[in-house]
Amino acid sequence: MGLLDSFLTWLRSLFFKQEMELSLVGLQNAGKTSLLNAIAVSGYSEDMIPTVGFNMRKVTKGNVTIKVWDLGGQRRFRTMWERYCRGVSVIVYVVDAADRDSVPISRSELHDLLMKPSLSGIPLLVLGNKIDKSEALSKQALVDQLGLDSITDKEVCCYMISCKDSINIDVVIDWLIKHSKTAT
Ligand SMILES: Nc1nc2c(ncn2[C@@H]2O[C@H](COP(=O)(O)OP(=O)(O)OP(=O)(O)O)[C@@H](O)[C@H]2O)c(=O)[nH]1
Ligand SMILES: [Mg+2]
Repeated sequence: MGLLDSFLTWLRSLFFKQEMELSLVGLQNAGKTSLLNAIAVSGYSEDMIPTVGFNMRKVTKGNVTIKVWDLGGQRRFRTMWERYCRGVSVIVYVVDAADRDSVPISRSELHDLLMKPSLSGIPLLVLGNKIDKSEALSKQALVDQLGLDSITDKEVCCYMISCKDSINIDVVIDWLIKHSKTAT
């Protein structure tokens, strides 16, 4: 891209809407739909219905429109994950950091997904959710147990969040906005 092109892209980004598409993946009960609610309406509910298949929702933050694919985490839906992750700007992988027994399964599902050639190079945001619970793992423990250091073919970032207490949701939104692209 020439200097003029870069300059025009930058100028466009100042005035025009940005857009992005992302997929929320992770095991059942991790808090994916809760995260979507926290981002979209700053809402939280204990009474969640497990996602059957997937939901799609568009969320606007500032001048960025985010199309979110919220995927079901139960085993029977996991084979769909790859299809809905292809071509997205970022993949958001949600983990219940307080459910220590589920972390090894979460790790193997994450690495199975990332092995797919169609997803190489897509930035990954890993979120350790439910840090309002005392039994939640620390960030370092989660990074280690998920084997995130072994992922070297893409940008990887990890934050610890609570959808319930709205901890670090703003940091997640900032990260997402930084990874949006200008609509053409
Ligand atoms: N304590 C606590 N509970 C949470 C938090 N986030 C979500 N939950 C609860 O976890 C349960 C599952 O949340 P969901 O958002 O439905 O999880 P999901 O990942 O969408 O699950 P599937 O759709 O089945 O894949 C619900 O009872 C939520 O209220 C959190 O930050 N803290
Ligand atoms: Mg759900």
